Amino acid sequence: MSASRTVICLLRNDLRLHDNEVFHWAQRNADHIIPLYCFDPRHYQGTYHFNFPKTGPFRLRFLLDSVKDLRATLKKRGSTLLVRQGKPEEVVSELIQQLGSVTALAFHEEVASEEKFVEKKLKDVCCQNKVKVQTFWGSTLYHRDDLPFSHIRGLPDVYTQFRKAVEGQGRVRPVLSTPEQVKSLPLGLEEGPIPTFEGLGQTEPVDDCRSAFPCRGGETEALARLKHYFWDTETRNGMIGVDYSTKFSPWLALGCISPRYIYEQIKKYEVERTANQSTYWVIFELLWRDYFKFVGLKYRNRIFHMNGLQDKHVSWKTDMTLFNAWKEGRTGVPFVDANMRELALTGFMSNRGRQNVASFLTKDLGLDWRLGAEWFEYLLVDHDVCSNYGNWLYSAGTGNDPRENRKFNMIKQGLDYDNNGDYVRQWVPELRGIKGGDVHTPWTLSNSALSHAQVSLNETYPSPIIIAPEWSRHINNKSSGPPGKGRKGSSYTPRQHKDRGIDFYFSKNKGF
Ligand SMILES: Cc1cc2nc3c(=O)[nH]c(=O)nc-3n(C[C@H](O)[C@H](O)[C@H](O)COP(=O)(O)OP(=O)(O)OC[C@H]3O[C@@H](n4cnc5c(N)ncnc54)[C@H](O)[C@@H]3O)c2cc1C
Ligand SMILES: Nc1ncnc2c1ncn2[C@@H]1O[C@H](COP(=O)(O)OP(=O)(O)OP(=O)(O)O)[C@@H](O)[C@H]1O
Repeated sequence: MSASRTVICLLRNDLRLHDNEVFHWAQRNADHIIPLYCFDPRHYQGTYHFNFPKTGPFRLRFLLDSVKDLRATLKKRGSTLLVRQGKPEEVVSELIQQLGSVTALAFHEEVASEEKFVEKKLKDVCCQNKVKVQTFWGSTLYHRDDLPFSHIRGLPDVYTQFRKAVEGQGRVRPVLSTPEQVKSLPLGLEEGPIPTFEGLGQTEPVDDCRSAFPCRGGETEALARLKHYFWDTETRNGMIGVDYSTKFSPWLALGCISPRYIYEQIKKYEVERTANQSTYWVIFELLWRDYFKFVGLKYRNRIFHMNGLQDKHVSWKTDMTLFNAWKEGRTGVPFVDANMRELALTGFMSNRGRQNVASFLTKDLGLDWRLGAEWFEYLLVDHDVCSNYGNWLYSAGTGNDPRENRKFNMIKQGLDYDNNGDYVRQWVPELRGIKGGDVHTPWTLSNSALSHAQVSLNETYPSPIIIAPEWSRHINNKSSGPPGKGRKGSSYTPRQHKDRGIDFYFSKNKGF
């Protein structure tokens, strides 16, 4: 009789059972499966340049939930999730020693150099112990091997070209089946405790009832959110509340939900209900996510470099007084401050907000974009290395933006997307007494209006640290246009592509 085959399935940013090729492969090639998750101490140190905590409390809570949920799911299917605190390469090495015989290690590949470094170490350990290494690509909608370019070097530097190429010539692979029962663990393994906040040197965050992302981590919650968003709800507009956008990003970042599964559900919705621009919209956005991952594959560490993909030399500042005002939401520009406070208090910020605060940091304050990227890396519940750095590069004008010097006008943006000022008042309570859109420009109000609103500039709320010249166009004419529309339903317009900073609109209208 041949010896039993044991496969370690190392889970990383793929904390799900559905559409997971690691499990799918192991089910076919093992007698025993060891699902393993490692809390890698390197993830709880400082960010690279500015030493902010690398994983903040919101993402940690989401991760702990996701790990607990995967363990519970696996238990229902005859297995469990081994959890260890330690470097994956060391944990895997210990497991191999402990078990005496492991046939293979399977995991999903990542993109960035820190993760690649771990992969290299894992391969070394397996090579020394004659353990096979089986890797997969599984984080994107379109598989890396199905891209219509002969080499990743051929990836276009403009999103629209990428999108058209994959939509025209690519294919989305079908979702892999979910195992009813997962092959059992070998005997004698401790499943290991799931660490606590304290054990990882952190404090559990306090819930904020204003949060636009009050959701918990894990595959179960992700699938429930998808069902709710597609099948049970009509999307609302604006920047307040949970349903103005899908909110899939935190689950996608940890792999609790598969983009192919989302795609499959969209196609089902289109058949059973209706196909419209809103359903396409979600695919369009998922393709941005794909794009930034492939940009990461193409440009490797250049996505982290100050001069970006274009090696563009900009004399970025690192003035910490300006940066601190930005990060703490006390720049005196209410739309920026509201967004930055939302991020600090909830770990989430809308895409609209992210584009604006990034533009403000880089274009208005002239600060090093990596300050912003690392601050986001710390706080975002949905931090995804390629999406975060790719979007920051884009905002800083050193990435994949085909337009030169795109700069957002904070006042116009505030009035377009928070016309009545409700969003600002929600997050900047000092300004609650100011009615309507005036809340975007408190410094332009008369002393009597300010005193009536109980606002004292520089005492209860700061004067703006900067006033960009182009803002004046919108200060005396506060009704700059209709408020931004939601993305579901018939209110969709091409303008929304522009709103998202997406070159689709320009490609159609401005000749890019
Ligand atoms: C400076 C900056 C930093 C960002 N950092 C991150 C990050 O770390 N992680 C992250 O997932 N997204 C990031 N984004 C993209 C975007 O803001 C979020 O994906 C989106 O706000 C998440 O909300 P949602 O899931 O409701 O998105 P929806 O609008 O409902 O979109 C559906 C999905 O498409 C993907 N998506 C949408 N827009 C983008 C985009 N511009 N780039 C990449 N993917 C996109 C996301 O996976 C998202 O969940 C960043 C954007 C900016 C401008
Ligand atoms: N998963 C990740 N998350 C965040 N940053 C990452 C990740 N993987 C790699 N990096 C970043 O990649 C960079 C390492 O690349 P590289 O060695 O080319 O830069 P460097 O030479 O160290 O840069 P510098 O000259 O600015 O110090 C670092 O900025 C590191 O933080």
